[in-house]
Amino acid sequence: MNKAIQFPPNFLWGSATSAYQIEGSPLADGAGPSIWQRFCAVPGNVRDGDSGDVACDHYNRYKDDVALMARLGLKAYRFSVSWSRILPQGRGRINQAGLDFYNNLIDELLANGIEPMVTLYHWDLPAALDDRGGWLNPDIADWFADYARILFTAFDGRVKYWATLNEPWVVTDGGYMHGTLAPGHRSPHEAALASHNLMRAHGSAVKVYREVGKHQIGIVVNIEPKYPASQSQEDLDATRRADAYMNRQYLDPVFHGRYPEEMKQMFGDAWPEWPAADFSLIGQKLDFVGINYYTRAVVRNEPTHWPLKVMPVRQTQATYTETGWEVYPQGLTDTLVNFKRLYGDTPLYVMENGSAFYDPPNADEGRIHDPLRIDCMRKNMRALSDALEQGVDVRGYMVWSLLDNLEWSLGFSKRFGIIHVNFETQQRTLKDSAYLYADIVASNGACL
Ligand SMILES: OC[C@@H]1[C@@H](O)[C@H](O)[C@@H](O)c2nc(CNc3ccccc3)cn21
Repeated sequence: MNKAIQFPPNFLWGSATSAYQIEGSPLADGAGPSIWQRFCAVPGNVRDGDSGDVACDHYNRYKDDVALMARLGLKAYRFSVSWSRILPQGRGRINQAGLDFYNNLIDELLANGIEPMVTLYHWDLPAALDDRGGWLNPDIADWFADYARILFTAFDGRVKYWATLNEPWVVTDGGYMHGTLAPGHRSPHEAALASHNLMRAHGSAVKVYREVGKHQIGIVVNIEPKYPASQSQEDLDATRRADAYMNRQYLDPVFHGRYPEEMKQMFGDAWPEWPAADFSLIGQKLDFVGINYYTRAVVRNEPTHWPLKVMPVRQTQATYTETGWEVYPQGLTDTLVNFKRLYGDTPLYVMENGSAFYDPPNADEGRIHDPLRIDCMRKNMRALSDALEQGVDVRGYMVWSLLDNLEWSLGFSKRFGIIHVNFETQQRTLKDSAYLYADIVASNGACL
């Protein structure tokens, strides 16, 4: 019999989404195009030719969606702001209608007792800035800081939690290293430059927040713990390289003022020497760190795979999700405990955790049974509780995702929502996992 689970009082239970994945109407009311608008328009980039043109139509249905959050009893809602709704050209003229949308969303959340948690950047760079080099242009740190200042000024009285970036690793690895995500570049040199400019932009926004903000600001990183396929020195070294590239590359400069030494070893002349002043900017104190956890990786040495020279090893006795990720709840505990060991006691929020499984509507019952997602949720909750018991200061959990939505280049083919969306009719239907999550929130985990 599992021991009872007890989460701290005031633990912040919520859900997470992002602008381009749910809003639709990307050009409404004066908004400018983003790089995802462009990326989706190129045949072959996104499965089935899907795009964020309509998505969950949240731009028009946000009041109904907030009502669903209230029905689930959520305490918080993590969403991102579309930069090009606020600044259609990425800088310069402010589009008041864009600010109005998010003002209204924030007011609706607060009217329902739900804490807004705002991500400044969740991958949808204004296309006009990409035309000026985007994350490859060092000026973007100032462009981002100017954008951030507009939002802080407009919303900080009501928004208590701000995150600068969502997952700089994915932006870099997908957008600049492998070209699988917008803007679709494939260059290790560009990847290194984009990654560093992302972190400079993060620091520039934190600097502005310290001038004008009254609440809390942090960064959200995806952590995928790496485990060696064997205890051979080659595999142990490969594990360190993989961990440096995906995980420590972003937290080391924030907390230790330097990049992992493995980065220069792996990338060679594609990894420049960065100015020392940049690390003062990047390393400013944060009020929290958001952790996105989905899966782990077991890795072995693979000399032919430059620059990491790493190969993941599929686990035979494991459950895999529709996105090919191993269900490994112990990895969540390990991730949170390792953060404390490596970086100290900065408060943490699990800002994304969830799973994509095939869970079609059950026509005769009007219910949507998602037993695999429920099993995954239960196991991850226990893993989270284990980390708390080991003294990790975790203060909240946002399930990914509130709604089935656009899974980037996988289109609508992968469903992470605890609420099903019929993309033809826009009908929302609570999955069984939504009912479980409502119970978890209401009982602060005691129902598990
Ligand atoms: O894939 C599910 C979500 C995605 O919809 C979110 O927008 C994004 O923040 C997100 N990050 C991860 C974890 N990181 C990751 C790892 C490899 C490829 C892509 C994302 C999963 N997810």
